[in-house]
Amino acid sequence: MTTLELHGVHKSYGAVAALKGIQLSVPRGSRTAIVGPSGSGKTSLLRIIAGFEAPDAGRVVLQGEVLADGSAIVPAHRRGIGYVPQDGALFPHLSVADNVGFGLDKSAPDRQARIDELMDMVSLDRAMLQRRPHELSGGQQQRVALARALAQRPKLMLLDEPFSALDTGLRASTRKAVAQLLQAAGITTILVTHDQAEALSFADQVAVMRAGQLAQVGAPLEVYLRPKDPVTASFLGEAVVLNARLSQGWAECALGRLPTGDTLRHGQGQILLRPEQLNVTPLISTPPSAGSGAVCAGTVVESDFCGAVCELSVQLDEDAGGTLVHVHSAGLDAPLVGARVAVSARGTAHVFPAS
Ligand SMILES: Nc1ncnc2c1ncn2[C@@H]1O[C@H](COP(=O)(O)OP(=O)(O)OP(=O)(O)O)[C@@H](O)[C@H]1O
Repeated sequence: MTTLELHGVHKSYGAVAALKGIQLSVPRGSRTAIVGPSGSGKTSLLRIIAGFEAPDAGRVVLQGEVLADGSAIVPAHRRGIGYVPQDGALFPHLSVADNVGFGLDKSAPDRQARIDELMDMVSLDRAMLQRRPHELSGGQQQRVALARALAQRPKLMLLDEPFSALDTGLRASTRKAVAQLLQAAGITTILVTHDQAEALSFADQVAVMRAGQLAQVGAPLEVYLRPKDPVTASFLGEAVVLNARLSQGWAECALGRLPTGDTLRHGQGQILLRPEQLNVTPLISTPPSAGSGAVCAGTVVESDFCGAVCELSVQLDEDAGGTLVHVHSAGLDAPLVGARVAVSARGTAHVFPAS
């Protein structure tokens, strides 16, 4: 069942068309990530869903209730939508307890019990209730902001880059914890982020935005492994895009012959491999023999050591087309720049739809 539906949402700021006919369904209880580069329209869309702005045209429907139909809108405070901004926007002069309980009835007999329950939900120690926001870590502040938004028992939760101010480790653990608690509470959530790894890890539906339009919407694995075009592929992670001759479910490309699983396409096309599908091994003397499958020889021209992983650029030999491919190798025993290597591919190549 769908919680939120967007139909043909348009928004312009003067001459800038920020949103151009957005169409999106967000299933009840799901987590959707809207991901896209800076300026692609993510925040504009979130603000229209929240009710902070009206669309120029299009409809926003939440659980069957029309919240916006062009410029006729239900005000933000009557939408039943929770909103957690980038910086948490806690009230600095209020205690954690008063921040969490901000929207709760001050005279309600169960107010304290509800605040305690919300603290438990976001895994914050109740001993923190009398602290001020500046006495908390960034991750703890974001949890308080989430608890404050949860206090309203929202039909929909909007998260606007809520983890971006946190450092890498805290960011990953906070993201995981927030995803788990929202899932456990069954709260439909939309996360806006420009971080593709965050979108893929957090969501069960990823909507890729580009220049005011949704380029692709699908499950994380679907958009990552089967993107609609090379631009979307590159936005979601490193992409190895190769020209190929397609025939009967196979692709002949610079790396050799690879299965595609697409028996319908024939002739020239473009295929996608992710760097983790490629493997490099030292090439001691003889080049890989013909008939050894998707293997060919090349030279490492660039090496970027990132710890566990080493990102290599390998120039394939001229007889393999001279293409430059990116490969992820284990950081421990990665070949050095100048090393001769055999590059092999595993798994299925994705064939981009003909444009
Ligand atoms: N209030 C405004 N007035 C004029 N132009 C605006 C306004 N808000 C957004 N825009 C423009 O609309 C486009 C989309 O902006 P938006 O903030 O929605 O993008 P975004 O994807 O959220 O970007 P970022 O990741 O940098 O926050 C941009 O070209 C931006 O300059």
